[in-house]
Amino acid sequence: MKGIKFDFTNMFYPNIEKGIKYEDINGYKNKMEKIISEILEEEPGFVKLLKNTKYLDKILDIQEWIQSFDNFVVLGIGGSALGNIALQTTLNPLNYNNMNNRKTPKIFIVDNVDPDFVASVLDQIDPHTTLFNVISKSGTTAEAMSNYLIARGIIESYGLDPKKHLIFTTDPENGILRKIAKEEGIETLEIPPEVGGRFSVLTPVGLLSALAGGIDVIDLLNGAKSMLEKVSNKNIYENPAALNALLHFLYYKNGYNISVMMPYSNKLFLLADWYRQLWAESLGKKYNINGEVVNVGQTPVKALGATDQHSQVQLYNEGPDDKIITLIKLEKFERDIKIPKVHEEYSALSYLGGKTLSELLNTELFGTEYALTEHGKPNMKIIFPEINAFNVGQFFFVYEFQTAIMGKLLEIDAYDQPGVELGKKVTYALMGREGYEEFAKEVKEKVEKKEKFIL
Ligand SMILES: O=P(O)(O)OC[C@H]1O[C@H](O)[C@H](O)[C@@H](O)[C@@H]1O
Repeated sequence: MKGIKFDFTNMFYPNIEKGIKYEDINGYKNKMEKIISEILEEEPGFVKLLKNTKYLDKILDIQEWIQSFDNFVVLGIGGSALGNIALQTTLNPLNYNNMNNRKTPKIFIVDNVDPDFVASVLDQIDPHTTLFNVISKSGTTAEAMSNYLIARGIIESYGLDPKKHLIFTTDPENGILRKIAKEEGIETLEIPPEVGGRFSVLTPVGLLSALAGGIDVIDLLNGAKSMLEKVSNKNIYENPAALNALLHFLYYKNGYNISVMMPYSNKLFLLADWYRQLWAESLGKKYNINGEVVNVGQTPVKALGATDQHSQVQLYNEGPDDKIITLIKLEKFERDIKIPKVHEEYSALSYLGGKTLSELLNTELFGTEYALTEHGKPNMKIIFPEINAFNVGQFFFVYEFQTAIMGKLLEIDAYDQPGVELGKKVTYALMGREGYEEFAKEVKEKVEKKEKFIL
């Protein structure tokens, strides 16, 4: 069977002591059937986009142009960067780290306004041979916009034509980027308006830099489409998104407030970073759909195997019963390294000699899985037979769908993020944005009045 697999064995009783029972799941059969039907009927943007080839066609049209550059620099943050980073580190890691003899541009993703970080990227690129892809759904985000202004300033200071070194990815109608693009004729790709940032990896947001880096975007989308078929199954025991969402929900109700994602593969590690935004912003909500205060959410945490066995697993095994751990196993690594046999006097090391690193890593994964289960901690496993665009596309989509289901189970709106607004507003006010003068005053006064405690 092609694609990724889900192993839920250690989520269930009696395999783990405090495990969810099949009866618990059975009790939700009808409800889950209804939820799946509802989502398929509502067809949220991230589902709908798989049926529309226009976004893919558009980027394929400009493939030659974007690949003619030496450097491709994404300027975006949150949903306008995390999917891109996950794609590059997973499917194009050597290029992303600038280590290979490339035929495609080097990809940089600038998702912060840390001046040391931004400067270090700028140090590495020659503006003459660089294309900057400014990505912002809203076209207002301070980080993306300030980095855009910096890039633009550099382009202009070199006497280069902005049209030849900029491409925008933004809303089809709204936002300042769209306005600039219209006025100046800058090439611009559309983010479907009904697709929120954290669900947009399979739109031009993620696809363009993926294509620039030589990733098979068609296979990526094929993976997502095959997963759509799988998660459309109304039988919860055959639907990984539904079963996973329900298990997370039932554990959450029992006090399991944390969801750890722990890939045993450096290449797959930053999929967990993408997942963190998806799970956190979609499900962490103060109000439910009826306007009642509920303060729900499950904290997503990322960990790397085997590295974090030596940092986090003590807590996972013996700490509070508040975590569900999703291990990610890679069956076939692209490369492997054999551990040399040792001189017989070092008998304590002889068990390693002749084995491979992948064997060791996956045995460690098994060890963690076994230990977690013995300690009664719910854990599951996603298995990647290998890393390819199809499997990664499946991964993105199954989690998007699972998040939509979890949103329904929690009875919240999984597609908004009102909780991020206040911090943004303060930044606007204190950075002197027009219209925020009164608010700036209010903030300053409030802070001044505070009883200080600084050591
Ligand atoms: O794509 P943008 O509109 O620039 O948004 C980038 C990010 O900004 C916000 O803070 C939201 O919380 C994120 O969900 C979003 O992905």
